[in-house]
Amino acid sequence: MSSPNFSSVPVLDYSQTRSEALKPQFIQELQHALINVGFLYLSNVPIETDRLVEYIPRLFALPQGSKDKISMVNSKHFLGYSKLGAEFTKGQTDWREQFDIATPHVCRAVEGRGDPDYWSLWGPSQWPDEALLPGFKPTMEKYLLEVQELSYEFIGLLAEAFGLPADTLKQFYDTAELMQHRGKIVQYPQTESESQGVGPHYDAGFLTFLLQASDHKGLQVQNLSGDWIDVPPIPGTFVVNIGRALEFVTQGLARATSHRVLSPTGGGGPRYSVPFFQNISLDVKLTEHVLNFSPEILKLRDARGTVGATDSVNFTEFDREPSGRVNLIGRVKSHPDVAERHYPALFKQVFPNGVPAQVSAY
Ligand SMILES: O=C(O)CCC(=O)C(=O)O
Ligand SMILES: [Fe+2]
Repeated sequence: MSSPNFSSVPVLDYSQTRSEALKPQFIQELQHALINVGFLYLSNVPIETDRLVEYIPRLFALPQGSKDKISMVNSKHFLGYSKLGAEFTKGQTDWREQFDIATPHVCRAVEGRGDPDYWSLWGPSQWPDEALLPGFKPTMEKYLLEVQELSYEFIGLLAEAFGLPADTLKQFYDTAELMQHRGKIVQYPQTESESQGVGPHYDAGFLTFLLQASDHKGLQVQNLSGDWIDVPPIPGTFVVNIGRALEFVTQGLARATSHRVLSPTGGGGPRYSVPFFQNISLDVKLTEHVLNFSPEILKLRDARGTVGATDSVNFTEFDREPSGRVNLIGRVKSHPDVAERHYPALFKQVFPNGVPAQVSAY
């Protein structure tokens, strides 16, 4: 194999997984991409995206009042609309506007029953008025459920790429009705000069499936020597990357890769994207699940070497708390206004001296 450093993100053909003859090649390429890059494009995924993409400019063009009506601050589940400039990464404003919309879910926590606070992290989404955007809700829900299916399928392929039975990672999820996965629809407005759409960060969970929904460069990943590499949109593909939790349980085999988005400049209008973040069970403690990898596989990780310093902010470790609690603390930090209203005790614990001037999205 060539040098493990990379100068572009590999493209894998998902249709190969449907052919006995071609699947081994896919698994081989997947193993390389997971260990050495931590990002890949997936082509030929049978999910229709055009209908959703057509809605996106219309969603952001809704009157400000109808967007504010479904503001995230209304939601204990951190779901809803965040206006431009509401988030910070590495002390700088992220110049993006977004809707957090998750797969359908009924909140598990019951008031007064002493349920863990982090059970309230998941619950129903907030939707714009149907009359203003007819058909948007069923289109987005269908999309999220299809990507959810893909994400479960993909986690089986990932296990196979590391020499484990395909169902090994099932232990990190609850039954289907207890699970919720989170999507976002994001707009990065055009700026005069190059600026931060979202600053350098790692994703937190297991897998991220990103639809680049307009024809703009801007997404970049950091390679092993710290250089920023473009991940331009390739029509008909998803971008897949690894979160910190999956990196942790795979003992560093699957790389969580530092990434960022630069705001679009020039005359091409805003950049749009739709990330899907695959969650794991709220109650799972990662340190209680030690996977057994063969020495041959671990050697591939060691050949890559440790990744040098990246520009990304550090992410909370998973060694003490259930995953839901780690996640909730992350959300409290990135959306303190939501936390102050819905989790006042935890808010005080995280911000004993009040909210700092600049909070961090990651
Ligand atoms: O918009 C994108 O292309 C990436 C966004 C991202 O990395 C994130 O929201 O975690
Ligand atoms: Fe990200």
